[in-house]
Amino acid sequence: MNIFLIGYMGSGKSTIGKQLAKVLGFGFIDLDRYIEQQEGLTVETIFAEKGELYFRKAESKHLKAVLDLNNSVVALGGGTPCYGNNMALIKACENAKSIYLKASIKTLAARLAEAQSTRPLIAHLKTRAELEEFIAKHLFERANYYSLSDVAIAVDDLEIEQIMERLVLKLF
Ligand SMILES: Nc1ncnc2c1ncn2[C@@H]1O[C@H](COP(=O)(O)OP(=O)(O)OP(=O)(O)O)[C@@H](O)[C@H]1O
Ligand SMILES: O=C(O)C1=C[C@@H](O)[C@@H](O)[C@H](O)C1
Ligand SMILES: [Mg+2]
Repeated sequence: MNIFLIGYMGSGKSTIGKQLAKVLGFGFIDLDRYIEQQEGLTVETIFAEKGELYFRKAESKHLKAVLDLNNSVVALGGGTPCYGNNMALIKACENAKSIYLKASIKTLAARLAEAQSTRPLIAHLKTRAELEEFIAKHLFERANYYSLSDVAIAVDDLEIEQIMERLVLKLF
């Protein structure tokens, strides 16, 4: 079985993914880190030097490789489900579950404000109001893709442990 974690930047995919893999005894892959290994460049550098279109094409290509894994938890990138036929490929995987970690604009903005500089899509935003406006518009565009996931968990105000408990209940 494979588990794919879906959600906006800052929703907790990497954090929850690592813990879930440990609990299930599965391997853990972070698609952003996998892309960096395969491309030999950080996501930040790919955006800066090669552009977003190059990144999106690379993301689709490397997604295909991780879809073939077994007994893995995969934290996808925040935009992965929203480009090309990525979400259709994710949904077509046998023995796989996709999980949407659903967080509010306020929660996401509070978390992302701490680490804006390393996230290329939001690094240029100056104020909290600009960050919230950007996230709100982006979520409006992306929510329909995220919502195609098999399972959704509302993560606002939940500790990592509580999210894990809910996840395991929904999965098995
Ligand atoms: N349930 C939670 N409660 C409090 N803080 C959390 C929770 N989940 C994640 N965080 C914190 O929010 C930040 C973002 O989490 P994380 O990096 O796991 O998100 P992500 O979805 O992988 O983001 P990205 O798409 O940018 O890689 C981290 O600092 C993490 O510690
Ligand atoms: O939401 C997005 O489009 C992104 C999220 C990150 O995980 C990275 O994949 C990259 O910074 C783009
Ligand atoms: Mg992550």
